[in-house]
Amino acid sequence: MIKFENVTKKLGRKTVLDGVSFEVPKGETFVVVGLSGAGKSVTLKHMVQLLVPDSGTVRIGDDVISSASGPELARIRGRFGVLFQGAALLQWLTVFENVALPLREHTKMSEEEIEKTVLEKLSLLNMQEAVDKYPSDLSGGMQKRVGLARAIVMNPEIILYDEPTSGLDPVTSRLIDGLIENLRNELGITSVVVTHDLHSALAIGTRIMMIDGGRIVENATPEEFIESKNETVQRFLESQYITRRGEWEKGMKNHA
Ligand SMILES: Nc1ncnc2c1ncn2[C@@H]1O[C@H](COP(=O)(O)OP(=O)(O)OP(=O)(O)O)[C@@H](O)[C@H]1O
Repeated sequence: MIKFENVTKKLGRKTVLDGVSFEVPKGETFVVVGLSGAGKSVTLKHMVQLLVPDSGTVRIGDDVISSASGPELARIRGRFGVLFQGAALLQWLTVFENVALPLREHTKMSEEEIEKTVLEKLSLLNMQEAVDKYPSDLSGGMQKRVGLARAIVMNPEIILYDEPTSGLDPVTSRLIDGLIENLRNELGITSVVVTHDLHSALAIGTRIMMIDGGRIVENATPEEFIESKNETVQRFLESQYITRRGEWEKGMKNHA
């Protein structure tokens, strides 16, 4: 579905991605982890051509997004929903209007169809009650849910999340994790999630990729990831108090 082939990107004097190759198969929840400045967001930005590689290719299915332009680029971007950090809701629009915005901008749907679609997405995220509220009346977690409703309103094949749980309390974070899982289970959506939160990564990821200094140091299933022999991975796990497989499994049972 998403394929990076030897992608290199320099920003300023720094080589931020250094020959990165990986694939995200359809229907997976692919989680990208790493320390601050590792290159996670830069990787995500290449998927929708907010950045163009200096060398290498980024493919989305049969489309090559890294060299696309004009209407072709718009069409490929239309395959995505994005929930980026700071992709804030418009404060002067209600929840309904925020979620309706992509439909008004990119489709010729009637008012009736827009209303039906927006309410359907909001109820999927359990936010139908907030339809007439303004973003400032909502908690951070509720705002993320509205952002997620907006990200899925055009029925994307792929959703990109940049730090979906940052700034949220642990309970709300797990709620967002559950929503990401539901989207995969119910709609078969492919997700790429950038996060610092390893608990979240282990809970929702079907694969976890760790980047360090613009290179991939691990790309594995959650089970393999916590058993990784890579020292950088082990240090990262230990920094979040995940040191043994047993502890993680115990944690998972508590969430179930
Ligand atoms: N537009 C830019 N111009 C110059 N340098 C940039 C630009 N965007 C990112 N960088 C640099 O590239 C590196 C990787 O940035 P990136 O945002 O991908 O990190 P990250 O892994 O997402 O980190 P964080 O967890 O802090 O968000 C950083 O050193 C950053 O300073």
